[in-house]
Amino acid sequence: MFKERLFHPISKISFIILLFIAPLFFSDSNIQLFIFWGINILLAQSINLLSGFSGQISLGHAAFYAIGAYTSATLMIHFGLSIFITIVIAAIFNAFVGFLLSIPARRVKEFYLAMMTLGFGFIIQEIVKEWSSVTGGVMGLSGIPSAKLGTLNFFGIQANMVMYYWLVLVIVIVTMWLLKNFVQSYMGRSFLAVHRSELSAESLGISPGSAKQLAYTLSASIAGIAGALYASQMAYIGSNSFDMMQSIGILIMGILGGFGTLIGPILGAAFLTFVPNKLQFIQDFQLMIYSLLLVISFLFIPNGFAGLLKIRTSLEKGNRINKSIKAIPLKNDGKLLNEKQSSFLKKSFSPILNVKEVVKDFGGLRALNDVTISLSKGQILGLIGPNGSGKSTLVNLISGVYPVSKGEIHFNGKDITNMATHSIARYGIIRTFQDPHNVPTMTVKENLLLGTHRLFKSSLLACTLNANHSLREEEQMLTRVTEIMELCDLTDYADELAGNLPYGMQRMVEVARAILAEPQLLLLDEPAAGLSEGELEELNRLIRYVKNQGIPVILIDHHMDFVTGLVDEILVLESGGVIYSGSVEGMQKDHHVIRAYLGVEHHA
Ligand SMILES: Nc1ncnc2c1ncn2[C@@H]1O[C@H](COP(=O)(O)OP(=O)(O)OP(=O)(O)O)[C@@H](O)[C@H]1O
Repeated sequence: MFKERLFHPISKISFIILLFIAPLFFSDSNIQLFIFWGINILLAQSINLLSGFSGQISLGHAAFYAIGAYTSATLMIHFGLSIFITIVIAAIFNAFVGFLLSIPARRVKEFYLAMMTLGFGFIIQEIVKEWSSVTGGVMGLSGIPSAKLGTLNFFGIQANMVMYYWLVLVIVIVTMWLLKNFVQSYMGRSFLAVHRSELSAESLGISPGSAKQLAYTLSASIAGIAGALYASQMAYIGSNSFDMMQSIGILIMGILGGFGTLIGPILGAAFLTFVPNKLQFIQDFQLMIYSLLLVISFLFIPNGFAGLLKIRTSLEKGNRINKSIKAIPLKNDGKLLNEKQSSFLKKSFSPILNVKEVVKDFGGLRALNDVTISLSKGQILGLIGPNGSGKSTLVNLISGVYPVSKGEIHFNGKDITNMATHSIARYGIIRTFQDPHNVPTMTVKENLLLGTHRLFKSSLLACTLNANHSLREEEQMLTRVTEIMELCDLTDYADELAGNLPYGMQRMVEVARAILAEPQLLLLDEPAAGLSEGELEELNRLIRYVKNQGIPVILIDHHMDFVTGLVDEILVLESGGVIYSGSVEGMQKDHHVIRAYLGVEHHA
């Protein structure tokens, strides 16, 4: 109740008005403190987008801060440019540097990424020290136009501290608004999906490399703006302002506040701005206290202040859409299948998938040997066989998770052999996994929206500015999500975190998510494993629904009654080779199959 009141639009507007009028009653030192809070919010949001949302560690984030500061300062000092222009240039230039860094960064992970970003931080610091003709070297750069000294102009008017505070406040509010729009769009959701499981994200058509590149670019740009504001606030910058300690401080603001939320970094920034200011001794033991803070927050508040206060950032625009564009009629009626999909289904029933003499070796082990299959539209192919016979390997080859050792795979007339998983998913081959691969920290509704990722067309600009057509697109997808939640009896769990659901329901969410991706071929890897009788019936209904839409399915399962009741044809593997291919009736009489598989316990 309290939280609802706190986040009510009227409370938010009142708070913003208060922030605008507050400096009129503050002393200069307090105004300065609030300016630093604003700058720190930008820094904390910058690392939050990169590490909290997209999961990319950054140990040298102060480097982006430095580049923004020096870019703006040199442009102001040497070219006399207005701060309004230098902020924009710093943001664009930093975005470019972030993009360049993302090229090697997209290839490395975890420890190596941490080392790379650390190295980047040190390189920039060295450049700042050595390139004295531009940066002033160890002496630093002074004489930066500043409101503090009365040397800063806003459109010809001498800016005072209050005016500078207002500038920072407006930038923070606009950045927060843009960030909120972004994280609640399909692009923002893709960041979190890549963070939690790259494989799962890829299977829905999300390119982890592109998501990381975008995260670096946007994050660097925000840090660049913070740097530009800092340079002008201080009137002087030196290499020590952007050292390792600063990078750690930025990281702490994000972690302590709560990564992956938008409110958390604001709280983290407040903590690191106001507390050291009140407790001067902190300055003397900064490194020790920062390290202690990191340990405490990892041990006792892993989700930061936001987690403590149970604050979560929604990753969809449901509320906003209901309010703002309800009256606008949809072009599409929101049905699960769109026109493109329907016309695809009307085409002739020639094979859509051709797997030709495929071989897969894992070192000395041949997991698949000369497997050939073809599948037509509207057909369900059952894939069965003993444990370790190669069923999942075949699905992994078709979906691009593993490269083939020999052979070819064609889909819809295109050679997709050894293509990247996300490219294959974009062609419409969507899969589920043996263990559900939902994003546990996203709600059911958000996970299902993730399924529609490959259908979104809105640009980055449209998403961040909440353009009308982008809101309409989101609404269209939400309508589909609502429809499938009803179909799968998930409506009551729409706002539950997927990770909190019972296992069977998590499976249903994953299958529903795959269907929402409007597959042209659906690969289901043991979807019935661990389901109760009731859930099995529901899954059966869902797969029949898919079949009725004409979508071809490859279904792996050990639950024989379930499989034989659904499939048109069946393929039996043993030790990587096909031992039977044909009708269910034929298989039940086939001695080889009886001996190799049906004779043994086959229920999951
Ligand atoms: N990444 C891998 N590296 C090495 N060997 C692998 C790998 N993936 C699968 N294998 C091996 O390939 C063979 C086929 O495995 P696969 O998982 O495809 O069997 P399966 O029929 O799906 O079994 P199950 O029914 O238990 O899921 C097994 O011997 C397995 O150990």
